[in-house]
Amino acid sequence: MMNYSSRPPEEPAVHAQDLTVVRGPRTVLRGLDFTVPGGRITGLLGPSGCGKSTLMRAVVGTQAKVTGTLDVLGRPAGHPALRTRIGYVTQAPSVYDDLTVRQNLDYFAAILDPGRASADRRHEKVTRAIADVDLTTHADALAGNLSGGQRSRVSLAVALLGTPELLVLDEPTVGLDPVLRRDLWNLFHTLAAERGTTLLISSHVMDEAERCDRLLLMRAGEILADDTPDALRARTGSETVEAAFLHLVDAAITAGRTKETTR
Ligand SMILES: Nc1ncnc2c1ncn2[C@@H]1O[C@H](COP(=O)(O)OP(=O)(O)OP(=O)(O)O)[C@@H](O)[C@H]1O
Repeated sequence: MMNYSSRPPEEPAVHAQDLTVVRGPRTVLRGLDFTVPGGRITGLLGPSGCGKSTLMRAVVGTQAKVTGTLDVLGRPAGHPALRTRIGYVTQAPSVYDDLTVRQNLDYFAAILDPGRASADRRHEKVTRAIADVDLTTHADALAGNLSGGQRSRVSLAVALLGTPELLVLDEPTVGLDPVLRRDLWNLFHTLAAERGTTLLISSHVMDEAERCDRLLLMRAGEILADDTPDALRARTGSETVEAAFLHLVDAAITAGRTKETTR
């Protein structure tokens, strides 16, 4: 088994303390404390609008008005040295419709690793990334003729090109059929186990939570739980992570009401 990560495994890949983000007139993330362990899959789960994408944007350094501490791979989030070490796939696939799958990847590979001397290495990386996302049979198809799920896999392949240490994926399985979802989750586990990649993956599908090593459960800009799926189920006496999440939401609502009445 190969480990491409240069950090010691015990060091968290992401460490946040009192992380706060303001977007427009609203405080979207409120004083969050959490860690994302290195070389593992951490799921970021919570209802639509709770702040998952905002948290991911803060981690990859594209979010304005971030306060508190946010360290990523041992550097402050957004540090220029992190650019080549992080892969980020947004919800909207960023591919060129008038290029084939392979041409899209060739283009991004040439930006990452330019020059004639690295042509063979680029070809190898592109072929591997296309195979990783199971698009080998579509390598010569125009991206504009692919389905939504296939286009988002092209985006994922682009993110894999640089062998990132941290992969941040915003709802990567939306719109995929169950077989593809399973295959992608297998790929995520292989990346963590064999390449030492840290993955932070958002979803609002609770059954995907069961596939993660660790979970950050969010609601309304706050973190309700930062734990393993097993520990969450055990401490809430629930059979599923979904039931555990609902238990924690009810507890948070009750605590909020108690706070209001004792003011
Ligand atoms: N550009 C913006 N200006 C102001 N508020 C914003 C902006 N973008 C998002 N928001 C608000 O920030 C909050 C968090 O949004 P975010 O996209 O992070 O949520 P999310 O959990 O990723 O949602 P989804 O699962 O639907 O993608 C939402 O209430 C949203 O209305």
